[in-house]
Amino acid sequence: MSETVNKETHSFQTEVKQLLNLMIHSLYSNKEIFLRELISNAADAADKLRFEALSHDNYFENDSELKIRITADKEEGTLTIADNGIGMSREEVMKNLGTIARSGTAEFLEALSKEQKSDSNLIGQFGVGFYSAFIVADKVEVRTRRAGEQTEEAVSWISAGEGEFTIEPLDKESRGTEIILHLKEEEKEFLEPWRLRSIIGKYSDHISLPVEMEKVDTGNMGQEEEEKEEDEVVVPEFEVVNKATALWTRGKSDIEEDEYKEFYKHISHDFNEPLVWSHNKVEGKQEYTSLLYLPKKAPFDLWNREKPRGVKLYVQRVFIMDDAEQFLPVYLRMVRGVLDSNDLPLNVSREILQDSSATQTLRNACVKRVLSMLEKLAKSQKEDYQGFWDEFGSVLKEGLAEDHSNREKIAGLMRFASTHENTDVQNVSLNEYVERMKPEQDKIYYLVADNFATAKNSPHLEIYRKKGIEVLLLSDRIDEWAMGYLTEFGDKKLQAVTHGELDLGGLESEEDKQAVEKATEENSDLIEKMKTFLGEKVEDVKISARLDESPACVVSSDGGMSLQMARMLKAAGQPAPEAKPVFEINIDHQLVKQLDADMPQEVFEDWVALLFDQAVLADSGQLEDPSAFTQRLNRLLMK
Ligand SMILES: Nc1ncnc2c1ncn2[C@@H]1O[C@H](COP(=O)(O)OP(=O)(O)OP(=O)(O)O)[C@@H](O)[C@H]1O
Repeated sequence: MSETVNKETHSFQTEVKQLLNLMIHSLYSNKEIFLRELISNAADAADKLRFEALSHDNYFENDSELKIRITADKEEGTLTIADNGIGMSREEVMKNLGTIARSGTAEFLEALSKEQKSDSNLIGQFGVGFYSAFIVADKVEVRTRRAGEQTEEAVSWISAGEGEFTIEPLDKESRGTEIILHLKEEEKEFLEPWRLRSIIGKYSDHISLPVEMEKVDTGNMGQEEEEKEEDEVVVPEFEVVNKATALWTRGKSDIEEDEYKEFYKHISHDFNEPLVWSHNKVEGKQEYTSLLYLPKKAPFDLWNREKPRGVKLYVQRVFIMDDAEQFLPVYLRMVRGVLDSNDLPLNVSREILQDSSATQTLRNACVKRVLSMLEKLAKSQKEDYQGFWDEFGSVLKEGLAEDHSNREKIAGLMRFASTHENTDVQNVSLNEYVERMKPEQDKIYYLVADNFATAKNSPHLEIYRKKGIEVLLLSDRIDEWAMGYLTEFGDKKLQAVTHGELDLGGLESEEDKQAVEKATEENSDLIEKMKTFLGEKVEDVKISARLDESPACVVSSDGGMSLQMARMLKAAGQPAPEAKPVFEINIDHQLVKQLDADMPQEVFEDWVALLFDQAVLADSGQLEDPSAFTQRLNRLLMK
């Protein structure tokens, strides 16, 4: 036989090399998952064929009973997983079995190989998929022919998993894909029928596709061997070894917890177990089944907004598409699951989905399910809910802006750090806060800062601490923006303590008010002089009612932009109006008391500028001109 002219050798993409390297050298436990991954791919291939055959009559080629066959050859030491699904063209083989499509993978792998080398759960986060074959095999052959292509257009792909693969044309009668694993010497247990059957039972009962294995006729084993040697043609008999019904079509009471968990792993490509799920069959005006899961752990690329999200969509049991994002808003992008609708047309496309009213109804229903699943969890499994909040809280908060019809529900699901415990643990709900409110208190108070320490030590909290009023402390990146959308909860208004006039509602005493008014009158010269000096930097200078220990603070004027928001916008390259705060001084503070309208102008200015910069610093941790600040400070220290 002459060398095939069309045989080509290629290198794996760098990330694939890294992944293979990690997998081969660090996945010691749970090696059997390779079979789950390969069966899972074969099932997806069958789904894709059924879908494409809707518009291509010839794709079934008189072979419409889709199935997976698993055969073990002890003499050759090979395990073959064969399907008659969609198959792959040469181009698809090149693309699918040589690269990793997900962006961010390179960085992730790098971080992984440095630190948590042996944490197989982390490796699993992005679904090792096909490459898991190399956990047990030292050579993998893929023989595949795409539906609709000629027998001689089939492709053979071979690799030992060490950086390279070869690809060449092949003549293949049957449609679909055969994966032939040449098992490593120490992995030969995966040739044992009982072992294979137990793995399939564990991982693949929920797959709608039948998985077949050769019938074992324990009594005649020896005889069969003899017959083979005599060159007689023995046609092996196959039998189905999994349940082979799509999980979501079964009744809830017939499904074991473990089956739900395995199904989650199948559709999400997450190695971790799900946190909770909700399985619902709805009949009536709209008919659909939904099975929605919440994960335990955030994927490494949770913040990648381009990452595919959404549910697997089926129409009347026929797979239509992965990642149908029309059924869930962006802030619920952590949800995974299946939606099987009886009302959408089989030829539905992403474009049709976009404008269909059925989509909107289904979307509302899915959102409602997810939110009530979370409410239930928050109520009955507090610890689990806390885990969810820690992983996904800042994503859920996006919903305040994105989904105003569910804002109240989302607000109820939020958890905050607060002055009640004074730790950065976010575990206080708005309901809990309201329950603890003082009888005369009518507002929910909160403070947003760049980080928890700045929030906790803010001078704005002094009056609230003194009066024993709880304040929620927020310091996530999106808080300033998200809280802008949350103005009330139930019948209570939310109030940022750094914004506007101090407003303690019923907690304010007449005496306090009068004291401030009196002090303002008495110090009008001083206030005027400060205003003149600070000029454009401030909107106003006032005697403060909110300070106890600090000499001064800055307050964002009501409706005006906070210093933080202005900074965030600038950092994002957006035009931001100059944020002009109100400068409030504590007239009882020693440093303010010593200020005197008659002191030499330069000294007065140094003091006022210093107090102002201090206040800005405590508010947002940054100054426009830090060196002017230090020079001034040094000048005053020298005196
Ligand atoms: N048996 C198969 N038949 C047809 N195509 C397949 C088969 N196995 C794999 N593929 C193709 O190769 C691609 C890569 O497979 P791989 O398992 O690595 O990733 P995936 O299935 O997309 O996701 P995951 O990495 O989470 O498993 C698949 O998306 C599919 O297009």
